[in-house]
Amino acid sequence: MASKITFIGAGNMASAIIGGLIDSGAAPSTITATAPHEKELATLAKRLGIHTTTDNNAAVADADVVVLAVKPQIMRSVCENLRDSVQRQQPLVISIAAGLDAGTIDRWLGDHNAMVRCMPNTPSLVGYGASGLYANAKVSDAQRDVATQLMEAVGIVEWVEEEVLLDAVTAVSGSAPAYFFLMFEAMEEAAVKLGLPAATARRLAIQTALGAATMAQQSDKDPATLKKNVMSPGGTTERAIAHMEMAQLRTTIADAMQACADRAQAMAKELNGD
Ligand SMILES: NC(=O)C1=CN([C@@H]2O[C@H](COP(=O)(O)OP(=O)(O)OC[C@H]3O[C@@H](n4cnc5c(N)ncnc54)[C@H](O)[C@@H]3O)[C@@H](O)[C@H]2O)C=CC1
Ligand SMILES: O=C(O)[C@@H]1CCC=N1
Repeated sequence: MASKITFIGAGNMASAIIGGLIDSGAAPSTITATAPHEKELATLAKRLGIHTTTDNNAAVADADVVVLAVKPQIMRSVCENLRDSVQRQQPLVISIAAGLDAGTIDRWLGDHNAMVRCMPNTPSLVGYGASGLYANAKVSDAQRDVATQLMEAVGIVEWVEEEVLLDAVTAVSGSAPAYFFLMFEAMEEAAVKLGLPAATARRLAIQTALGAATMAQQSDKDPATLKKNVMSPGGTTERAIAHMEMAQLRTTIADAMQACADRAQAMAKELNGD
């Protein structure tokens, strides 16, 4: 994609997207990232060959797309400081912050901006990202396409037409890599108790997740059927799954995802006010 893209913030999520973009063929010279300290930027510039600067306003001055990738708690001060540059340049603004309404960010940036809210996830770094996107009324079809192309460079994209649904996206994909990492931790610990070396257990668990995900993605069978196909009657898997069901694993997952979405709502209330 030829657009000039500026990332305000160069942390975990921004560097995951930038790394994925470059791997997918984006020219490093079209990408700029900012952060308050040279040290963080120098590492990124060296690793990825992109432009970097500690001056947010300079980075926005010739950008077609500005990705806001700072923590939600500092978004207001960052946006208010960028207001004049954004109003002058009129880029497509994409916020990846959890729990901050497009309308609030638009207001902090001086109103009338073309705003996309995006909920990405860190597997964007390896091209397996999953992003939910929402556009405000100022976003043109061409800008929607730009946002789609940007995030499809690092994974899959799903648009939602109601902004509140981004909280559900946060629960099912934004935060969800951590759920699977927890599963890997737990499986490794349990396998070590069963006698396997930790490294062997980790390798087997991760490969199994990769295999299961790939099968689920490629198969025309639903996950329940794929699960049933592993469960020989009276066999080992049946016993393991029965234990998980008895321990209310589904309820735990539903409650955790509800807590995640609730937290996004609460952050919105805490941070969106005047
Ligand atoms: N980490 C994740 O898995 C996900 C994070 N997000 C969202 O992405 C955003 C960033 O999160 P992370 O990358 O995890 O945080 P992080 O703490 O790794 O990165 C924040 C970046 O902002 C920079 N920064 C701080 N003050 C700044 C300023 N005044 N101007 C420019 N840059 C400044 C920091 O130096 C750092 O590079 C958050 O809003 C979060 O809600 C969304 C989806 C997933
Ligand atoms: O935990 C968080 O708040 C961010 C948003 C989604 C993933 N990480």
